[in-house]
Amino acid sequence: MSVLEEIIAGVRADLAEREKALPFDELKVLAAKAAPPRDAAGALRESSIGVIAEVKRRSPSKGELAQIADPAGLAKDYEEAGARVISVLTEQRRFGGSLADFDAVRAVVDVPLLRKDFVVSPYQVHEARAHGADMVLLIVAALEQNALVSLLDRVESLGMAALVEVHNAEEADRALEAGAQVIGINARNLHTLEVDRDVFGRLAPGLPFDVTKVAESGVRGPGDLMAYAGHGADAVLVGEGLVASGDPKGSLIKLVTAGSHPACPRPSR
Ligand SMILES: O=P(O)(O)OC[C@@H](O)[C@@H](O)c1c[nH]c2ccccc12
Repeated sequence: MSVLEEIIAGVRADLAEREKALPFDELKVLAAKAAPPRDAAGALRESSIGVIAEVKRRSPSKGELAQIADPAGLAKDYEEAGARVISVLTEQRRFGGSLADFDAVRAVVDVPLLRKDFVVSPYQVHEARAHGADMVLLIVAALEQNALVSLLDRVESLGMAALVEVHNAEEADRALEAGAQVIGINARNLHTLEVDRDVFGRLAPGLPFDVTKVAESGVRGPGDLMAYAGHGADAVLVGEGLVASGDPKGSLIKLVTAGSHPACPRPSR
């Protein structure tokens, strides 16, 4: 089993437990009652490159990244530092995240929130909405094409946006065919877990100009953000570079400041 398959097997097992505790029909009612979604896609389409700041405790490649005793406090710092969107990992086994983390963050910030998980079932989409998510990650490599299409439709029918993650040209074609409006190009190969920061520069020019382009993973500081901006990124998604820096708020302020500096290339729409 690849790392991705292993993670998804765990996700499915945990999902089965939650489905037992709360039937899908009841969950749908909760999702319908949630406060209306915020415009996450719009927040990523401003005139300067934006930052999606991630609440990330651990990762399969690096293990423990940071002790995050207070995810809400961290998210508040992110919001004050100028994050356009905040991403909260909810996968438990490998990333140490949870829906409890998501709820804690939702309770204290107003910026749009991305539920970052391995979404393979409609249940998880309604669950995201019920917890106040505005955006949901869909990983092309984890989904058959018909599942990708139907999950994307479901995310949008609930008024949320989908961040559709790709790693190569074939996946990018599948994302476009499914109708993705926001595409995340992940520099981390999900099979080898290695980061190749050149993937964005290779794939982004092949995407339609009106698709919102997010560079994911491996942003260590302003230099990497500027490089991604030079290749037309609308936003960067940053986890480790913030949480493991010792000063997440200060590190994010540096990124946001670099992104709005006149010398930083603007999104190419
Ligand atoms: O910590 P980094 O290198 O800044 O990466 C953040 C983000 O891209 C990464 O957490 C990520 C991208 N796609 C994912 C899918 C599932 C879990 C995590 C991810």
